[in-house]
Amino acid sequence: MTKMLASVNGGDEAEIALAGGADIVDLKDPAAGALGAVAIDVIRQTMGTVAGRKPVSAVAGDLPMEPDTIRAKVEEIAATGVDYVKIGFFPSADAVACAEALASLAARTRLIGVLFADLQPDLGLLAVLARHGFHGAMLDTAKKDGRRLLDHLPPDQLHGFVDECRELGLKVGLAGSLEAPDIPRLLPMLPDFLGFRGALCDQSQREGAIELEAVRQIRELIPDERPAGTASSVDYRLLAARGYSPGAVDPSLGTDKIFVRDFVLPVQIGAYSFEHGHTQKVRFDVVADVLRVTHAPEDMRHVFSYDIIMDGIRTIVARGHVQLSEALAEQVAALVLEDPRVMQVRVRVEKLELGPGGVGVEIERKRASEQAHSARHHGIAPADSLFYGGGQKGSSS
Ligand SMILES: O=C[C@H](O)COP(=O)(O)O
Repeated sequence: MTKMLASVNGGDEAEIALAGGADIVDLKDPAAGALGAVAIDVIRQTMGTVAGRKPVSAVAGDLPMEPDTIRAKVEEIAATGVDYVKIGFFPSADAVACAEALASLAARTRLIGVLFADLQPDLGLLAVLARHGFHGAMLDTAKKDGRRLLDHLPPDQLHGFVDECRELGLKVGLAGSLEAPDIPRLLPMLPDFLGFRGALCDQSQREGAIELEAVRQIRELIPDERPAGTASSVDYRLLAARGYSPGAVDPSLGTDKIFVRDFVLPVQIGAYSFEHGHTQKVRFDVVADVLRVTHAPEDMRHVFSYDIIMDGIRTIVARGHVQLSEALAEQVAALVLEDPRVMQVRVRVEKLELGPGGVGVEIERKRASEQAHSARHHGIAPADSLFYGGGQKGSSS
């Protein structure tokens, strides 16, 4: 289950984070940079306040990449007894040496290496962190200028980061000015935690105070447990990630059409030899008939995010050359129909550089009737994902 990490500046904010449902209390001074460290006595005081109710992490600060400097700071923080120490790895020729210098500490304190999506992170460092016993790694953003994690790296690269951490046995977190609409886009990648500060503050001003209602709203978008008595075969992470609220769906609510129109991407596609080795502009039009879950949609829990459709198309396209427009359309349709609330989908794939106008294919695919009945009346359906999380990953033809 993906956990919610809330960055706080001390004990008072830690109480707000706990009251709002945060899973990890992360000590950080937002006024001192992306990984601003709080004072040691603030760590100790906050540990006393939290009193073991939830794990506490603390960041080491925006330190120069000097092995001795970093080791001394991490040792000082580790001595407070925090559960995790987060260390920023800024681009540097000495990054590997810094990881090596922390190896002996990693044996007794859970270390999280933080890479920065907006600083061209060297993902080769992940294997080094794993080799030296780090507990986990995360992607954050160094510049808190309002641009979000997904503004710096596309979904398929974030998915690749999560997958690589998993393969290396590292716990993995994602952060970086994340906002509510980012959550259903990131949850399907199955990170171990998502980190927040700005979204927990009034007007998303990360240097302001965190607010209980803002913490609660983020919490409600990250399922922290399966509803009691529900079938364990349903992965509510994925359902919730797509705005699906477990429990019976009122079939009288009917469906809405969620669409992505004129979505043009450079795509490696085509059966002719002249179409290989380069991309061509392809336009995607998708219309999904989605079961409504409420008369009054209020937040991301109640909607099927069109971002999911665009992220999925980007992920499919990023996997490499596709021979046929028909195959590409089928993959997109299968991805959209993964969501149990989608009853049918129409997908149009159009090459824009081959003909006088466009050439391509339009398909319409429906959910199997028994599944459709179940989703309409019982709101539960297998959520094996071809593209995210469980199940076999989809493959482009
Ligand atoms: O680790 C979590 C970070 O503190 C997130 O902070 P942010 O949401 O302001 O980027």
